[in-house]
Amino acid sequence: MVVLREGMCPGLDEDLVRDLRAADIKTVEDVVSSDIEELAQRCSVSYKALFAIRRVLLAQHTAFPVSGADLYEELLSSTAILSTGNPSLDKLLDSGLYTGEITELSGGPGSGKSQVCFGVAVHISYHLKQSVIFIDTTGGLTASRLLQMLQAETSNTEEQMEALQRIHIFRLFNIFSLLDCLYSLRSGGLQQVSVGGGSVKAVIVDSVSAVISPLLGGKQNEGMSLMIQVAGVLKTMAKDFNVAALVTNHVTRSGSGELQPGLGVSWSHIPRTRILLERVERATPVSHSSMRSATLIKSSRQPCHIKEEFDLQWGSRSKEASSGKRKLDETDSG
Ligand SMILES: Nc1ncnc2c1ncn2[C@@H]1O[C@H](COP(=O)(O)OP(=O)(O)OP(=O)(O)O)[C@@H](O)[C@H]1O
Repeated sequence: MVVLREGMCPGLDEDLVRDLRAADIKTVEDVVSSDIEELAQRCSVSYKALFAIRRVLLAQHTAFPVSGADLYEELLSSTAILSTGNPSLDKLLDSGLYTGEITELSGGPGSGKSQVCFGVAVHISYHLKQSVIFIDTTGGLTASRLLQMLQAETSNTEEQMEALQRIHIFRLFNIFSLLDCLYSLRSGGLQQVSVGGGSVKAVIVDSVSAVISPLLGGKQNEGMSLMIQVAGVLKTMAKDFNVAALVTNHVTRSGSGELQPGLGVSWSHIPRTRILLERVERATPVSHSSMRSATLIKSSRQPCHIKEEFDLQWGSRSKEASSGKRKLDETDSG
């Protein structure tokens, strides 16, 4: 409920606010729902002036309904699907990462979360020619690994350098720096990064749990509130700037011994899609040490618990990606 104040809009001066109060009109809602003609007579003000005030108050303080059709059209025009470059993950994600949404990769140590994130960054920068923000909170990102992945895609050093230029890396190791970084990206930093390169299409945070989980549990209430702030700024950034947010999370074991993503129930509502990565244990473990399984554990598009296997080795993954069907129409991503 917004209380009427002098100067809220042109024409709403001290005298009029007093007269309206005397007529029991104290809030914006009161003005909007009153009979303007009758109110104009009671307050001895012109109908035209009161009508103009009501129109401005309506524009500034109320939500306008939009039709479902308009909303759907806006969604179609603003949403892009970014292939991860990994056909197995694209299959689980129903073609790739959706802009405007948060997607989560969870898994235990060594399950390949970071390797997958590097691969996604390389694919978006090299194949889609778009910029990526990579927020590294574990210190796991190295330029040499990115270059190694790019070398598997192209032998042209100029193209490799151009792709590296489009990956913007922030290294930070606590939640306050993460929040600072996300707020500054949301308040204009994303557009600045886009200048000179492709527009930013993805923000990757590897790992979000590394900076949040130390603050949860025990008697610390602050941790939960900071986690919700991270979630809020990531969500609004994804929506307002039409970027895909990809975050990584650690895992815990449930009471029945099942692996589940960390950060608890409150966080579980934040990502729209969640994928669990695990090592594939085989009879000949050495030759298959880079095999991973990905299980869809939350999705609004696909049935949950579908599972795909893939190889973390980037060279073989690249060949697989280039020979397989491309799910992303690259021209759509701009
Ligand atoms: N250069 C490389 N080429 C191929 N595979 C690699 C390379 N470096 C690491 N790996 C594979 O990736 C695995 C580690 O994956 P990654 O660091 O992505 O795990 P993670 O899930 O991020 O783990 P953590 O939670 O501990 O950070 C290694 O066990 C190895 O199998």
